[in-house]
Amino acid sequence: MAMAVGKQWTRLRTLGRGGSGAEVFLAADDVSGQLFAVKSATAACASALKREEGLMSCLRSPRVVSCIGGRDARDGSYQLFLEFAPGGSLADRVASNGGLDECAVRGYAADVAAGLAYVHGAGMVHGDVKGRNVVIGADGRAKLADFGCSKKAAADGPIIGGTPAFMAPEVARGEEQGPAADVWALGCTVVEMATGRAPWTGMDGNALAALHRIGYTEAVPEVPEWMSAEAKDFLRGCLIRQASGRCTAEQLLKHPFLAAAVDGAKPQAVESKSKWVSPKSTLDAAFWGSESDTEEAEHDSTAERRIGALACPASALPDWDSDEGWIDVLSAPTEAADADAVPAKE
Ligand SMILES: Nc1ncnc2c1ncn2[C@@H]1O[C@H](COP(=O)(O)OP(=O)(O)OP(=O)(O)O)[C@@H](O)[C@H]1O
Repeated sequence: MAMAVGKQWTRLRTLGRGGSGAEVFLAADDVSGQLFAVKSATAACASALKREEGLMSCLRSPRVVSCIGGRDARDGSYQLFLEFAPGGSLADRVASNGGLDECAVRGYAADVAAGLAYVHGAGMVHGDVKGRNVVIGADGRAKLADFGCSKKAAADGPIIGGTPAFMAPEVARGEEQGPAADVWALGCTVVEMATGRAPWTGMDGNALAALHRIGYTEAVPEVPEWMSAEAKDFLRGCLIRQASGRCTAEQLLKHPFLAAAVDGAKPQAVESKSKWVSPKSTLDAAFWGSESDTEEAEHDSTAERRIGALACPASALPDWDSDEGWIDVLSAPTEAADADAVPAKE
């Protein structure tokens, strides 16, 4: 998608609000009428958004939301301009259906795996894969969004982030967060799509206990009984507790569960396409409504300490039953990304 955002544009409506405090809204360029999404953060959080822009601007893939640019706004906030995904988040899609059938799960999982294979091939880790951070494009296919927890895979220094219910064991222990952690989170996202809920929902809101379980026991997220043997085998490849034994995203693309979708048989994507209008201009945008016209397991103490540091204050514990309240944890920012984009394989 080659577009540039001009000086004058109009805010149309709110698309989402993230746990990081950023607001995402739909906007239209006043001259070209092109629609785009704006992720806006207050001056205090601007550096995190600029870092996200630096990392995203290296990426060019149909399976990753494109970054169009960014700028300081007059009110001191920072605004990141993104390709608009009219289908909203995968989490919303899952919530509105109370879970998806296996055919739909397969199609979206193939898109997310392709996005991850691309991102990992570009030397990066997404760091916060979950339904809320996957958006649906105009063609009904999924794209990775929200690179706020991303990092260069080879970056020095500890950077552990993400959403507790989707954390891999090594991340829950605060040890490392490489591409394999994204693959675990992909498995968790498949469980989320199939069940309509984040994994580990049986833990009754006790995030510390759940993080302990993820990090220090042999437990893996529960897989719905009704899923096919192929799907269960796919999930086994994602949810291997030992990071080094887990399948890579590239390997998963060849797994029979995804292979049919990768080869082009994507019934859900076709069906999805007919479910919404994909506005391309300000005129079409009337469809979306306008809200503003202005611009702009070992119970040892090390485990407890690590988990405590990851899980934040007890007062900030997430609502275990809903993805809504999950806290995002991000530590130690790394250096800005290279300016050169990594070519997409697709
Ligand atoms: N490009 C986009 N097109 C359409 N909707 C989007 C787009 N980007 C984000 N959204 C919507 O805004 C929501 C929040 O966006 P995003 O995840 O980037 O913010 P965040 O503050 O980093 O969130 P969190 O920290 O909770 O993961 C998404 O869940 C999605 O519903």
